[in-house]
Amino acid sequence: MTAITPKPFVGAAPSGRTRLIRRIIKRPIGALSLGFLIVVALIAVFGPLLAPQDPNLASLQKILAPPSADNLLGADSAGRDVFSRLLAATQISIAAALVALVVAIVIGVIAGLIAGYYKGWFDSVASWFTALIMALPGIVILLAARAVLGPSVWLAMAIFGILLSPAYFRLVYAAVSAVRSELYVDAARVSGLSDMRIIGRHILSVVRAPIIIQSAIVAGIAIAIQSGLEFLGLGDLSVPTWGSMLSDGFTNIYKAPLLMAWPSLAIALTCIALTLLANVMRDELERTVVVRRKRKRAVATATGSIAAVTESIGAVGFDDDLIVGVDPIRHEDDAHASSRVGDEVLRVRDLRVAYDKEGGKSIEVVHGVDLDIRRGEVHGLIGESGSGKTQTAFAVLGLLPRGGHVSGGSVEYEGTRLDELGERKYTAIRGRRIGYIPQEPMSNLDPAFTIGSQLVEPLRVSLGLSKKDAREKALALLERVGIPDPKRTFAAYPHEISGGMAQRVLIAGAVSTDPDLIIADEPTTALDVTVQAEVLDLLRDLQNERGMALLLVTHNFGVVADLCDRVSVMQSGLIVETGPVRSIFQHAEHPYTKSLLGAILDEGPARPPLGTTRTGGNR
Ligand SMILES: Nc1ncnc2c1ncn2[C@@H]1O[C@H](COP(=O)(O)OP(=O)(O)OP(=O)(O)O)[C@@H](O)[C@H]1O
Repeated sequence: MTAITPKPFVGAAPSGRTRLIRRIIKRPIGALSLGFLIVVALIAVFGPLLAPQDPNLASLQKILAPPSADNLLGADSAGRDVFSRLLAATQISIAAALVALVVAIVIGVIAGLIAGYYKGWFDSVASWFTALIMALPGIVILLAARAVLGPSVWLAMAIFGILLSPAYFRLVYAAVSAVRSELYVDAARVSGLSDMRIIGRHILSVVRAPIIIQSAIVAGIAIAIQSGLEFLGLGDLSVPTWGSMLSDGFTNIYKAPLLMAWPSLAIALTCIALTLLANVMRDELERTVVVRRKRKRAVATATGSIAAVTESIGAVGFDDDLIVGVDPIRHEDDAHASSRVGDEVLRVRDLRVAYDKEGGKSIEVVHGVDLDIRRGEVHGLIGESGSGKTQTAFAVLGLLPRGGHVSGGSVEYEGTRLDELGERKYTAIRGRRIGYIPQEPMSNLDPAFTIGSQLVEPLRVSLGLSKKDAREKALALLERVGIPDPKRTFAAYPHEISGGMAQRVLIAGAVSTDPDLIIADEPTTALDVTVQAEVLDLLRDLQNERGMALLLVTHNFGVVADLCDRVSVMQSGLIVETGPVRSIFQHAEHPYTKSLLGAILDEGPARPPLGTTRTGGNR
């Protein structure tokens, strides 16, 4: 079976950060710039301790003295040892640049994350402030601040950090807005992760690389600007910095030209090293992303082409004029269906879903759905493309896309009104008691994390398991869902597994908390035909084994016949007929249901009698 052929083992791979550093070091420019910056950082930390003399000790005898054994790099216009001052200045210049960097990152990243993730009023206010700060002339603000607040290098750099923050805000905002609508973020919400965890885990991981690259560039700019201010004599003269040393050297350029060389070299080489390192990091990180995307696209294309064929087999077109009435036709339970199932686990009444449109209008796409899912039953929700199946499922999960909302009706889970619960309580129920299996397995796995970590995290959050227990449970689940080498898959990234394996992983995730209800939204649409059958078998076995209810969204009556106890037929946002599968197959009443069944019987080979199609289970 090609879909579950084991992929090459990635092995106990080093962490992403270690691999990135290794790749940077392999490139001569990367190794050189990183090496130089490490030396600068060491000097910044230990420089003052290594200084042979007090950097502020002036001596009239040594004014502008040339390099000698006593003063390795000579003495400045006040007779202070240039070497000692250079060591002390490195600490202050680097620390001042870090102040600007930290202020810019804290303001820009936090505001960008909140605005990009939650949008709303904060987005409008933050975007307005960003535009305002960007419109301000930075150097004028710094000069004005110096006049008002005094010559403190730290204050100047903190203000400069605020002026730099829009760069981070825009970067993070754009990345978060893009990632926010990814399916794996929705999947993480379904698995019970809080917004904070989703931001920390799935969203920060996406913006981390651009932030690191941007920081290398911004650090260089901060050093240059700070040195420029000091050079202009706007800094605190009592504090040794590269800029103030440069200013002193420039004043005495004719008498002691070497004085300018040392701080110039320090500033120039540090800024160049930061820029080169940023370039190498960008090349390396982008190369990784391109490789991952290529692999992911290759998998998606392989499964997508077959999915397109199965879609065309499963989907049937119908005329709108077949819609009759709002009240669904209800079939009485037969002994077979009612013997297997208990009371209702999910009760949906008059559910309406609407989307906001421009001009304050809204458009309703689900027009009052009633749906009962009983404990332990497999309930099919079938209908043509666009009939509102997914919107109904998402409304139950509380995962309607932006602009969509439940405009009427109620969703009750075990007697609790989900639509009236706050987000926190909803998340807790959704993570533990209701599982979700999505349509596109690949898009629902975060490409930045291994399969193992994506299974372990929800287990730890929802069930409070220790890391070790969660890992063991995840491995056992992978084995249970038929992954041939669980350990290998556990360590693999999503692009390293097939579409069928990805769907098995998501099924493992959905059942991991032993939920009472699983909502599976066309779980086989994106899979190879042979893998579809295996995945359906797996779902049926797990459902039998664990006795959970399953709401199976599909447009394929074959799947309904094979798996479901009861079915609700949906057309144009309404349920038009509902009842036990056997009864509907034998006595479909609604013209739409009849045409759905007719299309299958017309197009496909004759099905064996009901009941003999099942390879397992007790139905
Ligand atoms: N973001 C949206 N804004 C406005 N309308 C939407 C949006 N998403 C879906 N709809 C509309 O809601 C209706 C129902 O869509 P839904 O995705 O539930 O269909 P479906 O039955 O699941 O179809 P499929 O089998 O193709 O997934 C469609 O008419 C669709 O155009």
